[in-house]
Amino acid sequence: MGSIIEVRQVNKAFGALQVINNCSIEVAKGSITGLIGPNGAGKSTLFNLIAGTFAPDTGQIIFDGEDITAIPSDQLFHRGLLRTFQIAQEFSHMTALENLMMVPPQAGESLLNTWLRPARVQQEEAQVRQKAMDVIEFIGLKHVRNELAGNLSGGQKKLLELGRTMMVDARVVLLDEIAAGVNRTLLQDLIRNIQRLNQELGYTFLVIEHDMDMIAQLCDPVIVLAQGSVMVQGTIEEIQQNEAVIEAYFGNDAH
Ligand SMILES: Nc1ncnc2c1ncn2[C@@H]1O[C@H](COP(=O)(O)OP(=O)(O)OP(=O)(O)O)[C@@H](O)[C@H]1O
Repeated sequence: MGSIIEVRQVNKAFGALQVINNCSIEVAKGSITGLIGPNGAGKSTLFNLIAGTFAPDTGQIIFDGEDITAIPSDQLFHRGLLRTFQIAQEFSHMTALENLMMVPPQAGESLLNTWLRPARVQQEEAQVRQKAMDVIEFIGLKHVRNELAGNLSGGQKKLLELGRTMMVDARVVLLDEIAAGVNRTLLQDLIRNIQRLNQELGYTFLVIEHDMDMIAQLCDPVIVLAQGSVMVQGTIEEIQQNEAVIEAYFGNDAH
């Protein structure tokens, strides 16, 4: 299986703090790869570098064979490389279905187009609505489609965030601690949906997660980041038995 994401010898410092330290990782196409590590290891920073929120100081980031180093996140989004975002304040006053419909359309939309061809726009809007309906059904939120997003439970909001990635036909999705604050039942729905997106639609996932149950259920391989570089990579069983990981990750708690 080839790599869809390659991080090659990337460095990133914030002032004097070297947060990402000559880091290289590969994410195999079609995998659900876990990214774990102690607090402050640089996991979120690495996500921000891959997703184009920050540019690395040195090194390269490759997406499906193309150099995407420092390409801004909105452009990557339209190429199908995206991260989930929490439902923002302003979107919490819209319904679940409207939230899906608000995802920026794929390339080709322009104001001039909208003005010149209203019939076409109407048709496109109908298509977007239909797609949003399909997505909301897929993620199991059809029964709350007309609820305001702000009134959904924590887990339902996460499902909706995942649903938004389907509106743009994502290829790689970065999930940053999606299990946080989600109850156990909805967590299983979330895990099942991630697996379905992976198996049925071919999504690749890179998952930052502190919830080890979720990592164990979902991810293979798992990459352990410590002090901004890869400490070890392997199956969850290999990681859990690795002495250096136990020391770095769990510290004295493991003994
Ligand atoms: N924009 C920034 N400016 C300055 N320092 C930053 C910035 N973003 C992150 N850092 C610092 O970089 C280090 C790594 O942070 P990062 O959030 O990437 O770690 P993490 O592994 O995701 O941690 P956690 O598991 O606690 O979320 C921390 O010391 C953090 O304070």
